[in-house]
Amino acid sequence: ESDVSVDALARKVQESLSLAKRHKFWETQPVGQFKDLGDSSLPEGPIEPPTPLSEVKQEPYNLPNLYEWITCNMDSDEMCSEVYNLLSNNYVEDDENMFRFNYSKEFLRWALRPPGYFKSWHIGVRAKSSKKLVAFITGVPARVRARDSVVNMAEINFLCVHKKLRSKRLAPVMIKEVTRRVHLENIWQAAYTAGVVLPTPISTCQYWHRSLNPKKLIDVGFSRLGARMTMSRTIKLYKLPDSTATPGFRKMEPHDVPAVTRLLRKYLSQFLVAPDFDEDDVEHWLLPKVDVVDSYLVESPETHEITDFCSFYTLPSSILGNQNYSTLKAAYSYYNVSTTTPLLQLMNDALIVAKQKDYDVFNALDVMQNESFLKELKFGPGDGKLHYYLYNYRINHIMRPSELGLVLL
Ligand SMILES: CCCCCCCCCCCCCC(=O)SCCNC(=O)CCNC(=O)[C@H](O)C(C)(C)COP(=O)(O)OP(=O)(O)OC[C@H]1O[C@@H](n2cnc3c(N)ncnc32)[C@H](O)[C@@H]1OP(=O)(O)O
Ligand SMILES: CNCCCN(C)c1ncc(F)c(N2CC(C(=O)NCc3cnc4ccccn34)C2)n1
Repeated sequence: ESDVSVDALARKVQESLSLAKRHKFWETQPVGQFKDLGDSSLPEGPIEPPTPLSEVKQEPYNLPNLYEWITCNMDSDEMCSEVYNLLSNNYVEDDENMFRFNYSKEFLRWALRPPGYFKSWHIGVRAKSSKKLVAFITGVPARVRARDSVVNMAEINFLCVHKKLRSKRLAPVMIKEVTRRVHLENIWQAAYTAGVVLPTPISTCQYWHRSLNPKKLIDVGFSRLGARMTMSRTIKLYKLPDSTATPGFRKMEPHDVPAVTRLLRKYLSQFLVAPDFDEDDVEHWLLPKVDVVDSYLVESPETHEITDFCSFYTLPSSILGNQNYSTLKAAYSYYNVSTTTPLLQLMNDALIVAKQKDYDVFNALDVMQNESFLKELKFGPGDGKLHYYLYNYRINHIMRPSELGLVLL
């Protein structure tokens, strides 16, 4: 327990240092600034007004001489492979560099081509000589409700600079270029998440992990054997039934889209920030896709009404430097709605299905009503915090995770 408090203390120091830190780029941006924290006289909503489209910078920002912008056409298998390889070798790692996210090609195609997407928002940087992709940043359009206002936003993700090009202030150029291209489509707000503290989070969420394959997780260093626990006792602790418990629990199918949309819209209306999904969005984001996204619902055997819904996305991690395993198969809780089946039972069925599909771990953020099941279903708190941000939109209230209804990939 003592080392947990030391870790927690170290993180607190780190976070307060980051509040003191100079943010030479972020101080120039229309985002909540640390110095404004607590100044509730500032009005909620857009920080800067839109610019007339004729005044938006028409040409791309300057890159260092050896590099050039490219628009990444994710329909092209070759380009998609280049993006996959850049991320697979250079994207987010944990603090101890034991794992690195390994988003699959199919996942990237899904994540980057939702209804109304813009190819021009899939931005790469190539080295002119080697033609190698060395940096990437993306945006996808999303309608996001903040309190009572539905705002057309860009969801920004997959910001990545090759390890060999770090700390050269390339990230601010990537961010300014994606901002410029979003502005050209007359969109002035954005939503994004990051594991790092920047000016200024609207909420800070905690990751929780539910072991499904505890032996592998301990072997690769993701988890540690609990004090006074043996391996066989640990395996027994996390054992799950072979089949789900809820009558009428089944995979979501195309004909369920209208009912799931109604259920989800009603459920998400209770949160301060949440997506404003329509049927096209639900069809794209929630219809099952093998090894990308899984969705289940409860159809009442008596009334055939759809009463509950749960979903998770597939995001494996490369295991860096373990002899026996190269990949950690992880499921991430996505959107869940319970109106009849207790959320605890619904999520236990999600765990059972994930175990049946050979996932090693089931991750969940403490957003929405997730706190109500995390401890009871034997999730443990992770070391990763996820900070949520809005660009050019002030919310005068640091939101509790339970007020957040938005999950980014
Ligand atoms: C209206 C439309 C608006 C659209 C845009 C909305 C904003 C979108 C914002 C992006 C949302 C991304 C969402 C995701 O994808 S979060 C995932 C981010 N990716 C990774 O963590 C992958 C591994 N790391 C890397 O590839 C690099 O370290 C990156 C590229 C992250 C930074 O490269 P590098 O390490 O070589 O640094 P630099 O010298 O170039 O630049 C240093 C400056 O960059 C600021 N920095 C560092 N990390 C991040 C970060 N994760 N978000 C925003 N800013 C970040 C940093 O505070 C400093 O600025 P300041 O502190 O001095 O001011
Ligand atoms: C910009 N999109 C945000 C979502 C990206 N996502 C999923 C993410 N962002 C920050 C995190 F802190 C995080 N965590 C999941 C928890 C976890 O599993 N930690 C151990 C671990 C296993 N593999 C990796 C790879 C990278 C980092 C930690 N890893 C922590 N997830």
